[in-house]
Amino acid sequence: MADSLFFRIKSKAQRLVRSHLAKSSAAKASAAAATAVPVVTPAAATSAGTSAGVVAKPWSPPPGPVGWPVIGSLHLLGQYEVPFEAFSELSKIYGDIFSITLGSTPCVVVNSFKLIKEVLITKGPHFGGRPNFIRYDILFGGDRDNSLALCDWSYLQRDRRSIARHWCHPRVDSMQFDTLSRVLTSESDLMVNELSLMTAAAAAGKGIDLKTTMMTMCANVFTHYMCSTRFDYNNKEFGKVVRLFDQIFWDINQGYAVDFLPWLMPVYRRHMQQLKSWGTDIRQFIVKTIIDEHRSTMDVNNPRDFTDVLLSQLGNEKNNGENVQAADHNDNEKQLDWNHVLYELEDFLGGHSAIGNLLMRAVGELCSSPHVMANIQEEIRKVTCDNSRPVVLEDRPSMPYTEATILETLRLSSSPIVPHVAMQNTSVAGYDVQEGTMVFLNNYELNISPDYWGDQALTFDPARFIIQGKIVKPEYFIPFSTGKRACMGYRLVQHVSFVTLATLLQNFDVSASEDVIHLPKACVAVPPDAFRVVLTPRPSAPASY
Ligand code: HEM
Repeated sequence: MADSLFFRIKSKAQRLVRSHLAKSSAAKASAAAATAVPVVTPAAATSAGTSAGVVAKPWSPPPGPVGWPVIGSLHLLGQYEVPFEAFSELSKIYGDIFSITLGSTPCVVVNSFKLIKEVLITKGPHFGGRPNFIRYDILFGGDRDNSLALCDWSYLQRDRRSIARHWCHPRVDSMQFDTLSRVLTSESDLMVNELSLMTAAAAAGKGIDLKTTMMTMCANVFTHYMCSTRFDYNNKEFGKVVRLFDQIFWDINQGYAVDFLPWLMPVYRRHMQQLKSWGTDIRQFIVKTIIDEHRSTMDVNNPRDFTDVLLSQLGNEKNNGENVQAADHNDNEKQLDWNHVLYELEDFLGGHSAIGNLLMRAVGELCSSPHVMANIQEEIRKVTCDNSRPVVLEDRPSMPYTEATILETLRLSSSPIVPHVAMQNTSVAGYDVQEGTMVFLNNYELNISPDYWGDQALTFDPARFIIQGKIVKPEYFIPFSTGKRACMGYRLVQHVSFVTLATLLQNFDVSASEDVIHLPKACVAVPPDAFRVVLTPRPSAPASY
């Protein structure tokens, strides 16, 4: 989901930073104090945790570059295509953990698997916060705590996660799994029909807009599975909402200087207004087409789907966050207010964007690795008795190569783990980390470093995940993170992407319609107006189901 963050200083913002630096020498002096890596005196350290009368251990933060006034070390990151490359380079100088100040925000970057585990697991409760970016508030109705992925940890968050568990992690013998399987079969069939029409209408060798169709398919899987509702491919309103979700997903995967330099906000005013209206339009659509209908027909004791389950948690309409906190010690008394229900549904429905984008990346990789596509198609042929039937969700365990292709796409796309924030004074690797410090977990290093993956680390090779015909994932491969804030949608990602990719390749060969397909580094998202793809129908594909 929802799941990453970068900051490239855009040129307009860069100019503003420069002029701000040039103009304001007074600001420089005061900002210098604000941007320096926190140096806490022994006296402050005493108040931060040691008992009176005991000689305080000197505060000892991780080493790191000294930031400039106002911008801190943002300029170091601007030199690379993605900031995680800068983090990997800086780790060669400062080690597996280092401090860096971005704007005036104290940050720590953790580079090795051992230390990433310390942050996410051993000290998970200390690092349950999220960055306080204004952009996040704007996206989520003025309060980022409305969002499951961008809120700080709380009992409410624990409850929201637990309510969704059965739907996000459907067990093989559960009603949810059966529903998902059925939905995937029917939605992938409809996608193939749609793509066949588009391909027939396209001039020979010309690419089609695969992304829009695949995003619509994924969105329908989610609304069908979670809300028992689906929308036609020619439904313009739905098409617009799918596009808005995708634009938000792309935006959330970008980073902006304003995240760390909030005084740049005037430059971004129009963009922020746009983000706000995108979110509002999506929520209005969800209320109008899904929630209103569910509320008028639901039976609280007999929920039909995830939407009913969420609505059945709705307490008194006047219920607010405080009630939820008060009820949190009794698991039977979870109660959500209207906003919690609406935003939780929006968050989960929005998960389709992450999957659609991941699938586009997989297709992009396959266009330049036709032998991988041929291997998948051979696996499909064997499992479906010479393509005499469509691929179904239940085939997943018998198709390790297809599964491995998705893992390899996840590895190379290397979606960054959303930064965590220390919610208390704590330590990592013996270094002190102050409450409020933002922590970047460099899983880009874990995903592409030859130290972990050997000389061919940058080659797209699904076979690296297969040993003796079985999927084997190294423990340092954590595309969905780990610990109490790990991704809630990872099983849905595995299930939905498996059936969609296999169905696509059972029915079509994919190839590029342009010379070079550019897949952004360290980011699952591809731009909303993505590369076009040539689909060639396969003669051996099964008839429509
Ligand atoms: C390509 C697909 C996806 C990738 C690579 C991905 C990855 C991630 C990562 C790295 C995190 C941050 C974990 C952390 O901070 O430690 C995350 C959080 C989250 N993801 Fe995903 N995700 C994907 C798809 C989904 C989908 C489909 C859903 C929902 C259906 C989803 C729901 C969430 C939620 C709710 C969180 C926040 C959990 C929390 O903070 O408590 N994700 N995801």
